[in-house]
Amino acid sequence: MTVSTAKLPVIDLSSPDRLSTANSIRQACVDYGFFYLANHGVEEELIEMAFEESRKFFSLPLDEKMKLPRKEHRGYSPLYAENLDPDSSSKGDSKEAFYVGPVRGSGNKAELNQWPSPEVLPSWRSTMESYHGKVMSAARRLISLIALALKLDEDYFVKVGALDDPEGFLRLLHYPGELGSSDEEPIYGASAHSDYGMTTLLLTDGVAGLQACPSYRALPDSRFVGRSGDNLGSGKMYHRYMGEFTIAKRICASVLCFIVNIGDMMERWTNCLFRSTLHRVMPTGQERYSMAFFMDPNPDCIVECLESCCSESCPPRFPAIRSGDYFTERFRLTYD
Ligand SMILES: O=C(O)CCC(=O)C(=O)O
Ligand SMILES: [Fe+2]
Repeated sequence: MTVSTAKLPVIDLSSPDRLSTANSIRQACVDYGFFYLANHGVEEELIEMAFEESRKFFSLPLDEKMKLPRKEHRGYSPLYAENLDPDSSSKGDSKEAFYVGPVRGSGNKAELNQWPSPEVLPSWRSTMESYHGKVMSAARRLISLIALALKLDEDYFVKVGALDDPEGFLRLLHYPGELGSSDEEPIYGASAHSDYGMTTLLLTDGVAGLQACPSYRALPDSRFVGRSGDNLGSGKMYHRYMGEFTIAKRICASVLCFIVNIGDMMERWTNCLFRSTLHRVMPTGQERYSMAFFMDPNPDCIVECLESCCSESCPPRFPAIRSGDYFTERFRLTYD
Protein backbone atom coordinates (compact mmCIF):
# COMPACT_ATOMS: atom_id res chain seq x y z
CA MET A 1 0.00 0.00 0.00
CA THR A 2 1.41 3.38 -0.92
CA VAL A 3 1.28 6.05 1.71
CA SER A 4 1.81 9.62 0.60
CA THR A 5 1.77 12.92 2.40
CA ALA A 6 -1.31 15.13 2.39
CA LYS A 7 -0.89 18.82 1.83
CA LEU A 8 -3.72 19.85 4.04
CA PRO A 9 -4.69 23.51 3.98
CA VAL A 10 -4.03 25.73 7.00
CA ILE A 11 -7.07 27.71 8.13
CA ASP A 12 -6.45 30.85 10.19
CA LEU A 13 -9.24 31.12 12.76
CA SER A 14 -8.39 34.73 13.55
CA SER A 15 -8.38 36.01 9.97
CA PRO A 16 -10.60 39.08 9.54
CA ASP A 17 -11.49 37.89 6.03
CA ARG A 18 -14.16 35.45 7.16
CA LEU A 19 -15.62 34.82 3.73
CA SER A 20 -12.34 33.82 2.20
CA THR A 21 -11.60 31.65 5.27
CA ALA A 22 -15.03 30.03 4.90
CA ASN A 23 -14.33 29.28 1.24
CA SER A 24 -11.04 27.61 2.14
CA ILE A 25 -12.83 25.54 4.78
CA ARG A 26 -15.44 24.48 2.21
CA GLN A 27 -12.78 23.34 -0.22
CA ALA A 28 -10.88 21.45 2.49
CA CYS A 29 -14.03 19.72 3.75
CA VAL A 30 -15.12 18.70 0.24
CA ASP A 31 -11.66 17.47 -0.78
CA TYR A 32 -10.27 15.94 2.41
CA GLY A 33 -12.55 16.33 5.41
CA PHE A 34 -9.34 17.43 7.17
CA PHE A 35 -7.47 20.71 7.64
CA TYR A 36 -5.09 22.42 10.05
CA LEU A 37 -6.32 25.23 12.28
CA ALA A 38 -3.91 28.00 13.29
CA ASN A 39 -4.38 31.05 15.55
CA HIS A 40 -7.17 29.34 17.44
CA GLY A 41 -6.70 31.17 20.73
CA VAL A 42 -5.71 28.19 22.92
CA GLU A 43 -2.49 29.35 24.55
CA GLU A 44 0.74 27.45 24.08
CA GLU A 45 1.33 27.32 27.81
CA LEU A 46 -2.04 25.70 28.45
CA ILE A 47 -1.45 23.15 25.68
CA GLU A 48 1.90 22.22 27.19
CA MET A 49 0.39 21.94 30.65
CA ALA A 50 -2.40 19.70 29.37
CA PHE A 51 0.11 17.39 27.65
CA GLU A 52 2.23 17.35 30.78
CA GLU A 53 -0.71 16.44 33.04
CA SER A 54 -1.80 13.79 30.54
CA ARG A 55 1.70 12.23 30.61
CA LYS A 56 1.65 12.25 34.40
CA PHE A 57 -1.68 10.45 34.50
CA PHE A 58 -0.69 7.74 32.03
CA SER A 59 2.57 7.17 33.95
CA LEU A 60 0.63 6.20 37.10
CA PRO A 61 0.52 2.50 38.05
CA LEU A 62 -2.30 0.62 36.36
CA ASP A 63 -4.18 0.01 39.63
CA GLU A 64 -4.25 3.76 40.28
CA LYS A 65 -5.64 4.43 36.78
CA MET A 66 -8.15 1.59 37.14
CA LYS A 67 -9.70 3.41 40.09
CA LEU A 68 -11.41 5.57 37.45
CA PRO A 69 -12.77 3.06 34.92
CA ARG A 70 -14.65 4.54 31.98
CA LYS A 71 -18.31 5.12 32.83
CA GLU A 72 -20.83 7.34 31.00
CA HIS A 73 -18.05 8.01 28.49
CA ARG A 74 -15.88 9.53 31.19
CA GLY A 75 -12.75 8.13 32.82
CA TYR A 76 -9.99 5.68 31.99
CA SER A 77 -9.93 3.08 29.23
CA PRO A 78 -6.88 0.75 29.38
CA LEU A 79 -4.72 -0.64 26.54
CA TYR A 80 -6.60 -2.87 24.06
CA ALA A 81 -9.98 -2.05 25.64
CA GLU A 82 -11.29 -0.46 22.45
CA ASN A 83 -11.30 -1.76 18.94
CA LEU A 84 -12.50 0.80 16.43
CA ASP A 85 -12.34 -1.66 13.53
CA PRO A 86 -12.80 -5.28 14.68
CA ASP A 87 -12.69 -6.50 11.04
CA SER A 88 -9.02 -5.60 10.55
CA SER A 89 -7.64 -6.75 13.88
CA SER A 90 -9.13 -8.88 16.62
CA LYS A 91 -6.76 -7.49 19.21
CA GLY A 92 -7.92 -4.13 20.57
CA ASP A 93 -6.20 -0.87 19.76
CA SER A 94 -2.78 -0.31 21.29
CA LYS A 95 -3.72 2.84 23.15
CA GLU A 96 -4.95 3.92 26.54
CA ALA A 97 -7.32 6.86 26.92
CA PHE A 98 -8.94 9.15 29.44
CA TYR A 99 -12.21 10.89 28.67
CA VAL A 100 -13.39 14.20 30.07
CA GLY A 101 -17.00 15.17 29.32
CA PRO A 102 -18.57 18.63 29.44
CA VAL A 103 -17.10 20.60 32.34
CA ARG A 104 -20.10 22.88 32.71
CA GLY A 105 -23.68 22.94 31.50
CA SER A 106 -27.17 22.02 32.54
CA GLY A 107 -28.21 19.13 34.78
CA ASN A 108 -25.60 16.85 36.26
CA LYS A 109 -23.50 16.56 33.09
CA ALA A 110 -20.36 18.04 34.62
CA GLU A 111 -20.68 15.96 37.79
CA LEU A 112 -20.41 12.76 35.77
CA ASN A 113 -16.75 13.51 35.14
CA GLN A 114 -14.19 11.48 37.02
CA TRP A 115 -10.98 13.12 38.25
CA PRO A 116 -7.68 11.71 39.49
CA SER A 117 -7.20 12.31 43.19
CA PRO A 118 -5.88 15.84 43.92
CA GLU A 119 -3.37 14.27 46.32
CA VAL A 120 -1.86 12.38 43.39
CA LEU A 121 -2.23 15.00 40.63
CA PRO A 122 -3.02 18.37 42.21
CA SER A 123 -3.25 20.50 39.04
CA TRP A 124 -4.90 17.89 36.85
CA ARG A 125 -8.55 18.87 37.12
CA SER A 126 -8.06 22.64 36.80
CA THR A 127 -5.75 22.18 33.80
CA MET A 128 -8.18 19.90 31.98
CA GLU A 129 -11.16 22.14 32.80
CA SER A 130 -9.33 25.17 31.37
CA TYR A 131 -8.19 23.26 28.30
CA HIS A 132 -11.69 21.89 27.70
CA GLY A 133 -13.21 25.39 28.03
CA LYS A 134 -10.70 26.98 25.67
CA VAL A 135 -11.01 24.32 22.97
CA MET A 136 -14.79 24.55 23.25
CA SER A 137 -14.59 28.31 22.51
CA ALA A 138 -12.34 27.66 19.51
CA ALA A 139 -14.76 24.96 18.30
CA ARG A 140 -17.74 27.36 18.57
CA ARG A 141 -15.88 29.94 16.49
CA LEU A 142 -14.91 27.31 13.98
CA ILE A 143 -18.50 26.09 13.67
CA SER A 144 -19.71 29.59 12.79
CA LEU A 145 -17.17 29.54 9.94
CA ILE A 146 -18.32 26.06 8.92
CA ALA A 147 -21.88 27.50 8.72
CA LEU A 148 -20.58 30.27 6.43
CA ALA A 149 -18.73 27.64 4.40
CA LEU A 150 -22.09 25.94 3.87
CA LYS A 151 -23.57 29.27 2.72
CA LEU A 152 -25.70 29.51 5.85
CA ASP A 153 -26.00 32.29 8.43
CA GLU A 154 -22.96 32.16 10.65
CA ASP A 155 -25.18 31.43 13.65
CA TYR A 156 -27.13 28.67 11.89
CA PHE A 157 -25.94 25.93 14.26
CA VAL A 158 -26.78 28.16 17.23
CA LYS A 159 -30.30 28.69 15.88
CA VAL A 160 -30.98 24.97 15.42
CA GLY A 161 -29.94 24.40 19.04
CA ALA A 162 -26.77 22.46 18.26
CA LEU A 163 -24.59 24.76 20.36
CA ASP A 164 -27.03 25.05 23.22
CA ASP A 165 -25.09 23.19 25.84
CA PRO A 166 -23.10 21.19 23.27
CA GLU A 167 -21.49 17.87 24.10
CA GLY A 168 -17.76 18.49 24.08
CA PHE A 169 -15.70 15.40 24.89
CA LEU A 170 -11.95 15.53 25.44
CA ARG A 171 -10.09 12.27 24.86
CA LEU A 172 -6.52 12.15 26.12
CA LEU A 173 -4.61 9.43 24.34
CA HIS A 174 -1.37 7.57 24.96
CA TYR A 175 0.05 5.16 22.38
CA PRO A 176 2.96 3.05 23.64
CA GLY A 177 4.07 2.65 20.01
CA GLU A 178 4.62 -1.11 20.07
CA LEU A 179 5.12 -2.80 16.72
CA GLY A 180 3.62 -6.26 16.20
CA SER A 181 5.85 -8.94 14.65
CA SER A 182 5.25 -9.48 10.93
CA ASP A 183 3.60 -12.89 11.30
CA GLU A 184 0.94 -11.52 13.64
CA GLU A 185 -2.21 -9.61 12.75
CA PRO A 186 -1.51 -5.89 12.54
CA ILE A 187 -1.59 -3.92 15.76
CA TYR A 188 -3.04 -0.46 15.30
CA GLY A 189 -2.67 2.50 17.60
CA ALA A 190 -6.22 3.35 16.58
CA SER A 191 -7.74 1.19 13.88
CA ALA A 192 -9.55 2.74 10.92
CA HIS A 193 -12.62 4.75 11.86
CA SER A 194 -14.44 7.97 11.20
CA ASP A 195 -15.42 10.27 14.07
CA TYR A 196 -19.08 10.40 15.00
CA GLY A 197 -19.83 14.02 15.73
CA MET A 198 -19.74 17.48 14.15
CA THR A 199 -16.02 18.12 14.13
CA THR A 200 -12.88 17.01 15.99
CA LEU A 201 -10.00 19.25 17.07
CA LEU A 202 -6.85 17.21 17.61
CA LEU A 203 -3.42 18.08 18.96
CA THR A 204 -0.54 15.64 18.89
CA ASP A 205 2.92 15.76 20.42
CA GLY A 206 4.41 15.78 16.91
CA VAL A 207 5.17 12.05 16.74
CA ALA A 208 3.93 10.68 13.40
CA GLY A 209 1.28 8.01 13.08
CA LEU A 210 -2.00 9.60 12.02
CA GLN A 211 -3.12 8.57 8.54
CA ALA A 212 -6.24 9.61 6.67
CA CYS A 213 -7.90 7.96 3.70
CA PRO A 214 -9.56 10.78 1.77
CA SER A 215 -10.04 8.66 -1.35
CA TYR A 216 -12.48 6.21 0.21
CA ARG A 217 -15.41 7.37 -1.89
CA ALA A 218 -13.62 6.50 -5.10
CA LEU A 219 -14.51 2.84 -4.65
CA PRO A 220 -17.66 1.20 -6.00
CA ASP A 221 -20.70 1.22 -3.70
CA SER A 222 -20.35 -2.49 -3.10
CA ARG A 223 -17.40 -1.72 -0.90
CA PHE A 224 -19.63 0.08 1.57
CA VAL A 225 -20.61 -2.64 3.93
CA GLY A 226 -23.64 -2.05 6.12
CA ARG A 227 -23.72 -3.61 9.54
CA SER A 228 -26.71 -5.65 10.49
CA GLY A 229 -28.72 -4.04 13.25
CA ASP A 230 -27.62 -0.58 12.18
CA ASN A 231 -30.58 1.70 12.89
CA LEU A 232 -28.94 4.77 11.47
CA GLY A 233 -30.42 4.54 7.99
CA SER A 234 -26.98 4.82 6.48
CA GLY A 235 -25.18 1.56 5.86
CA LYS A 236 -22.05 3.63 6.07
CA MET A 237 -19.34 1.44 7.48
CA TYR A 238 -15.98 1.15 5.91
CA HIS A 239 -14.71 -2.20 7.10
CA ARG A 240 -12.93 -4.13 4.39
CA TYR A 241 -12.23 -0.89 2.59
CA MET A 242 -8.86 -0.81 0.89
CA GLY A 243 -7.74 2.63 -0.10
CA GLU A 244 -4.69 4.77 0.07
CA PHE A 245 -3.91 6.13 3.47
CA THR A 246 -2.18 9.46 3.55
CA ILE A 247 0.02 10.63 6.37
CA ALA A 248 -1.14 13.86 7.94
CA LYS A 249 2.20 15.56 8.37
CA ARG A 250 2.36 18.88 10.04
CA ILE A 251 3.00 21.58 7.56
CA CYS A 252 2.33 24.27 10.13
CA ALA A 253 5.28 25.91 11.78
CA SER A 254 4.57 24.21 15.08
CA VAL A 255 2.66 21.40 16.70
CA LEU A 256 0.32 23.99 18.16
CA CYS A 257 -2.07 23.92 15.19
CA PHE A 258 -5.11 21.72 15.57
CA ILE A 259 -5.69 18.98 13.06
CA VAL A 260 -9.42 19.34 12.41
CA ASN A 261 -11.63 16.74 10.82
CA ILE A 262 -15.30 16.58 9.94
CA GLY A 263 -17.36 13.92 11.72
CA ASP A 264 -20.20 11.70 10.53
CA MET A 265 -22.90 13.96 11.92
CA MET A 266 -21.70 16.89 9.83
CA GLU A 267 -21.53 14.55 6.87
CA ARG A 268 -25.22 13.71 7.45
CA TRP A 269 -26.14 17.39 7.77
CA THR A 270 -24.39 18.15 4.48
CA ASN A 271 -25.63 15.06 2.60
CA CYS A 272 -22.00 13.91 2.21
CA LEU A 273 -20.82 17.20 0.70
CA PHE A 274 -18.46 17.54 3.65
CA ARG A 275 -16.57 14.36 4.24
CA SER A 276 -16.13 12.41 7.38
CA THR A 277 -12.87 10.81 6.38
CA LEU A 278 -11.67 7.42 7.49
CA HIS A 279 -8.46 7.67 9.53
CA ARG A 280 -6.26 5.56 11.78
CA VAL A 281 -3.11 5.74 13.88
CA MET A 282 -0.26 3.41 12.96
CA PRO A 283 2.36 2.49 15.55
CA THR A 284 5.85 3.69 14.64
CA GLY A 285 7.81 2.15 17.48
CA GLN A 286 7.77 5.52 19.19
CA GLU A 287 5.62 6.49 22.15
CA ARG A 288 2.99 9.10 21.26
CA TYR A 289 0.50 11.37 23.06
CA SER A 290 -2.46 13.20 21.56
CA MET A 291 -5.58 15.02 22.73
CA ALA A 292 -8.75 14.82 20.65
CA PHE A 293 -11.71 17.12 21.33
CA PHE A 294 -15.00 15.92 19.88
CA MET A 295 -17.51 18.71 19.35
CA ASP A 296 -20.98 17.27 19.24
CA PRO A 297 -24.38 18.97 19.24
CA ASN A 298 -26.90 19.19 22.04
CA PRO A 299 -28.57 15.73 22.27
CA ASP A 300 -32.01 17.22 21.46
CA CYS A 301 -30.83 18.86 18.25
CA ILE A 302 -32.42 17.33 15.14
CA VAL A 303 -29.84 16.62 12.48
CA GLU A 304 -31.40 16.69 9.04
CA CYS A 305 -30.14 17.35 5.56
CA LEU A 306 -29.50 21.04 4.94
CA GLU A 307 -31.69 22.48 2.20
CA SER A 308 -28.65 23.79 0.40
CA CYS A 309 -27.21 20.27 0.24
CA CYS A 310 -30.07 18.43 -1.48
CA SER A 311 -32.14 18.73 -4.62
CA GLU A 312 -34.49 16.60 -6.70
CA SER A 313 -31.53 14.91 -8.34
CA CYS A 314 -29.64 14.62 -5.05
CA PRO A 315 -32.22 13.68 -2.38
CA PRO A 316 -31.29 13.38 1.31
CA ARG A 317 -29.32 10.18 1.91
CA PHE A 318 -30.09 9.97 5.60
CA PRO A 319 -33.31 10.39 7.56
CA ALA A 320 -33.55 13.18 10.14
CA ILE A 321 -32.36 11.98 13.54
CA ARG A 322 -32.15 13.36 17.08
CA SER A 323 -28.48 13.82 17.89
CA GLY A 324 -28.72 11.97 21.24
CA ASP A 325 -30.37 8.95 19.56
CA TYR A 326 -27.68 8.91 16.89
CA PHE A 327 -24.89 8.76 19.47
CA THR A 328 -26.64 6.11 21.54
CA GLU A 329 -26.84 3.91 18.45
CA ARG A 330 -23.23 4.53 17.39
CA PHE A 331 -21.92 3.71 20.85
CA ARG A 332 -24.10 0.61 20.99
CA LEU A 333 -22.58 -0.57 17.70
CA THR A 334 -19.06 0.17 18.90
CA TYR A 335 -19.16 -1.18 22.42
CA ASP A 336 -21.78 -3.99 22.43
O1 LIG B 1 -4.34 10.23 18.10
C1 LIG B 1 -4.64 10.62 16.98
O2 LIG B 1 -3.81 11.18 16.24
C2 LIG B 1 -6.02 10.40 16.41
C3 LIG B 1 -7.04 9.93 17.40
C4 LIG B 1 -8.38 9.69 16.79
O3 LIG B 1 -8.55 9.60 15.60
C5 LIG B 1 -9.56 9.56 17.67
O4 LIG B 1 -9.39 9.48 18.90
O5 LIG B 1 -10.71 9.55 17.15
FE1 LIG C 1 -10.67 9.77 15.12
